[in-house]
Amino acid sequence: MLLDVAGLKKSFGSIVVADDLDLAVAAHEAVGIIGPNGAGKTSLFNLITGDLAQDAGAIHFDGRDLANEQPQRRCRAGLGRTREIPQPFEKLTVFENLLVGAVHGRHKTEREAAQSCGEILEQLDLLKRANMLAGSLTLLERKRLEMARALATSPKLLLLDEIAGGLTEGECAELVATIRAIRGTGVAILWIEHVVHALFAVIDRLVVLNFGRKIAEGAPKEVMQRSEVHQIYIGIEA
Ligand SMILES: Nc1ncnc2c1ncn2[C@@H]1O[C@H](COP(=O)(O)OP(=O)(O)OP(=O)(O)O)[C@@H](O)[C@H]1O
Repeated sequence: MLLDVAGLKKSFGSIVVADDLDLAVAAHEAVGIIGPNGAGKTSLFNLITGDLAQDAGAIHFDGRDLANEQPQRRCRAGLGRTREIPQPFEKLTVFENLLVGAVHGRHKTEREAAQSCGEILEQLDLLKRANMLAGSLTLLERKRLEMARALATSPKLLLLDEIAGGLTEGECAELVATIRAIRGTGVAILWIEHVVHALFAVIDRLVVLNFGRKIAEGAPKEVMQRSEVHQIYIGIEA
């Protein structure tokens, strides 16, 4: 397995965000995560990337035990992530934003970084925006930039956190096409998303979290039909 999370535990006082959680993602696989607000989805990403320290359990990535690895070393090991609210350097250009990721996230030379960043901008349809300030982008472009910055660190696994939220149907379809293309290059994907139809257009497997617990896992459509999942998702599009 590329990512192997076993017996993960994390609480904030009485709030349990990871309750003996097991989760695995194989190389090249695309796995979706859904769950109600507060289920612990973003906390799980923070635990995987090292932004949060676990109380117990183990996280292995690409054969490495991440227990004592700082977030930057986890990034260099091949863990890329996007955040629910895009956080670009607003006063840098789109291109400069990527360079920062490539140079600091991956220790590339500026020359190597410049070439790969150009390719990523093209792949994410941002080349025409390369010299614009990140702060001037539309929401869809900001989401694309968020993915581009993560890709600039050459991830083996890309963690996407609610990347489709707030987009129009047409924009969402464009984003899905882009994520499928990224996956086509061999990058594994772990994607938290409330926009279920977007998720289902990409993923192989679905995991459902509630109160930090995994309550269901398996083939996406089959999982959505289980009564315990249905109960949680009444009122949310399937
Ligand atoms: N640093 C923290 N300190 C205290 N409580 C926290 C912290 N981070 C998250 N929480 C709490 O943990 C719970 C889970 O939060 P988390 O953001 O992981 O949920 P989520 O499933 O991603 O929710 P959403 O779908 O709304 O993004 C929430 O009740 C949240 O308030």
